[in-house]
Amino acid sequence: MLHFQKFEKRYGNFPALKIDDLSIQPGIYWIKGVNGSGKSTLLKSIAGILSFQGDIILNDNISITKQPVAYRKLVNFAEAEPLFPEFLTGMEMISLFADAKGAPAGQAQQLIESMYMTGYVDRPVGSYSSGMLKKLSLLLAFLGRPDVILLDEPLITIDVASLKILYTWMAERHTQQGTSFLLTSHQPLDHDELPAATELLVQDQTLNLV
Ligand SMILES: Nc1ncnc2c1ncn2[C@@H]1O[C@H](COP(=O)(O)OP(=O)(O)OP(=O)(O)O)[C@@H](O)[C@H]1O
Repeated sequence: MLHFQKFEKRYGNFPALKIDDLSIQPGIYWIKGVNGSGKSTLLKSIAGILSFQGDIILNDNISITKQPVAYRKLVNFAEAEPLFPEFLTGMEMISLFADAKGAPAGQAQQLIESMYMTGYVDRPVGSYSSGMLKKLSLLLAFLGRPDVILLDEPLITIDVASLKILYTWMAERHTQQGTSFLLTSHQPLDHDELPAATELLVQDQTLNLV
């Protein structure tokens, strides 16, 4: 699914993360690591938000450096602490992302209703609570037909009922479309709700299969 080739991310002189040669097969992955170990750096790099040395190849032939448009269409990302332009409504954000990701007709509406967001989706994002913002960012990550969905700390901020819905979305996408997930969490995952997740550990400035 993802192949890291001589990957290296530095912040100035600080070597944050180095992955020489590693392949990750399709699946659901729980990325663990202490604060500051590099989990967000890893997800932002895979999402194409951060620049880095080396390359990341999706599905054996789509390079993030050589085919960035095709790559980004297939890799979606929800940030740990999302920030959106405050003057846009949730619906305007959803329409933008649905367009960019080639979402099938009706998909956005189905997700809005499923996450019980109908009541506020037409309000400006600046008026949202942190949980409402988080749900919007999670919904955006499910638009289109990505091969990989990256979720940075998806369990924080959202209430128990919404978390259950998120687990259902993940299980459905994984079983019906073979979508892979990489998610970070300091909290344990609920294995009753989620298909088995393989653990990955970010430690000593690199990524290890546990
Ligand atoms: N923009 C930046 N400039 C400089 N250093 C950074 C920057 N972003 C992250 N770092 C450093 O890179 C390292 C990894 O940070 P990162 O945010 O990826 O860790 P994390 O594992 O996600 O942490 P947490 O569990 O606390 O969210 C840390 O040492 C951090 O200080």
